[in-house]
Amino acid sequence: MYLYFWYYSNPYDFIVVVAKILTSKWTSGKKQKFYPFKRLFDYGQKYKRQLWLACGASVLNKLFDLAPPALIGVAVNIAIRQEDSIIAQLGVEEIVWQFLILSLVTVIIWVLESLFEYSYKRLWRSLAQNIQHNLRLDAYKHLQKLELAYFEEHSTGALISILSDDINQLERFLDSGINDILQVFTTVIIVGGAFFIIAPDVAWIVILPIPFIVWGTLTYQDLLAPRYADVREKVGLLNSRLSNNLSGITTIKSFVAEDYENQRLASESEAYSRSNNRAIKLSAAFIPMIRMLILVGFIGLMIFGGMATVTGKIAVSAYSVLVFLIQRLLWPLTRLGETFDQYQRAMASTNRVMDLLNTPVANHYDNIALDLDAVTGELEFVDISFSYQNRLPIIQNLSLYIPSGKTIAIVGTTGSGKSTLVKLLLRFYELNYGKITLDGIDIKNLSLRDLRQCIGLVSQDVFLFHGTVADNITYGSFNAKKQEIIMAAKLAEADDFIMKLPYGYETVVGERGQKLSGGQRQRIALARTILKNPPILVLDEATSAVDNETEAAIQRTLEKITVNRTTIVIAHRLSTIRNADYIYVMEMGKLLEYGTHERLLQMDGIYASLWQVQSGIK
Ligand SMILES: Nc1ncnc2c1ncn2[C@@H]1O[C@H](COP(=O)(O)OP(=O)(O)OP(=O)(O)O)[C@@H](O)[C@H]1O
Repeated sequence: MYLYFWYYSNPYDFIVVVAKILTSKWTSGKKQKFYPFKRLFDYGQKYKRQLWLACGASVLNKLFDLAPPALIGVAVNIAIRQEDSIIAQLGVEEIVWQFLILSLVTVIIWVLESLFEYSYKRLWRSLAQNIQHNLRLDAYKHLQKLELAYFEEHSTGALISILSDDINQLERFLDSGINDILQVFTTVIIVGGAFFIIAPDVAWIVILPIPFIVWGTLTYQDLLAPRYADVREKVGLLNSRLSNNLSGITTIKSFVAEDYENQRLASESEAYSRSNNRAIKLSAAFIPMIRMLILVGFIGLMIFGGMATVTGKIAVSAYSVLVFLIQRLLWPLTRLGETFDQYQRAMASTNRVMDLLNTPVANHYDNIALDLDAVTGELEFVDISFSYQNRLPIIQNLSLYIPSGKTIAIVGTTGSGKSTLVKLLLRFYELNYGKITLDGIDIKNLSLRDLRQCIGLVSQDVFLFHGTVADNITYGSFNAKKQEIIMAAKLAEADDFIMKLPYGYETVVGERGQKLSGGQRQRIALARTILKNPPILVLDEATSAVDNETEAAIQRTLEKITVNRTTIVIAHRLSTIRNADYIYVMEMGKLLEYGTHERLLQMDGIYASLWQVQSGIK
């Protein structure tokens, strides 16, 4: 270890080496105690310089902070030894001058201490801010790259608690935790060293409790770690419940389920409290226990040091310094408990954030860029098969051709896999077999970004963001001009109602657009797609949840915008798709019939029978 210290003159490298030794030691063991710290360390490589400076400022501040007891010792020394004092030996015999010099040194030390205190606080806090900011952004960016399947497995609340609570926890530790640890170590080295120099005979009694304090702290860490991991997990569950309930508030109210939800929330919240109490029970006992160990050192110094002073082995001035110093040495160790407490919480959080960052992103070999203006929109599904994770096959050996500029419709029973086809086209999921081509190119090889730019999806579940009407229409076409927004809204027959809103296009629509009606939301979504102007349009039950008037308006719009644009319409109401160029009938992941409306009626199969039911013939 000493060799490492001499070899790595840069303290940062030294810390890295120590961290690596510790992590290699512990990661090979079962407990992997320092593994999360290593993960954080690896992540923090880019803040090397700032970390180095902050460590330096912390250590220097502590050095100057430890000086006052020594200054008191010198003052006592001057008072007792006068012309033979330490300062007198430097050539200043006048006592007044000795005190003046001592005062000057005191002023310099205090000023430097303050300066370094300011520096380390600024440096650690800004480091904490930088890391929390970048970590949050990195985690969020990574999250956006993950497949939809990941979001189906993880609740929104749990993900929010990682992006918010866990990162804040880490910020709190970085704010002061590392500084505390560094300063405690500096104190032990400097003050412990001073004890051995000033009074080697009694130094052992003061140093004796330290290994026990450190051992106790590390043992505590082991006991606390699983309890804090449990606390973090319970926070995640509580947050999931809260976010789920807040988004489902209308359902809760309409089913008069407030009491039921109060109980469910209470049980999650109680689980969190219980988990926290288990951790608190253990952590609260730490300082009182350590205090007893400190007491041993303190009493030992009082007795042995006092006796050594009486017998003349130690000078009175040295004894007074030691009595001050022991407080400076042992009391900060009590903070170790609090710091390790914070450390444990922060490491539980680090693990969760790093796990998120380490979630593998699906490998896309999507290197072919598309010239969006040149895309014709010819689509072909070639013998595709697909199943969701751990589910039976949803699509089986399905083939489908859509000539460019044509409108096709897909109809079929619920759950037959219609929406799944759209998700596969947008590559939200990857195919098990077969391929889908756009303008003859396998979409697997296309740039994902370009592919999705080519497709305008309007579905039954419209999602509007909290913001203005204009913000929502321009979503995805962020540079659109005012005139273009209005044109799109007019084409979607949305302009009339927008102009009647209190602030027109600047009206805030509320979270998920809840201040608008379903039909209004749908028309804004349509305007958003019109503005995007994609070569392929996909309408997944776009009119199924709207009133007749809105449906008629949307139909009028579609007649205009689908001309010469490849369009896929998924619908249950057959009247809305009867004019499609081709209609495909889907059952249990397979296409069973296809043709024009008239041809399908002549075939007298599933479509004909559905038509008869819907038009009231049957
Ligand atoms: N994310 C998912 N994970 C697992 N299974 C899913 C998922 N999404 C859909 N499914 C299943 O896939 C099947 C097809 O669903 P899909 O949404 O494609 O049907 P659909 O024909 O569009 O139905 P509808 O007309 O009711 O909208 C259903 O059995 C459904 O339960």
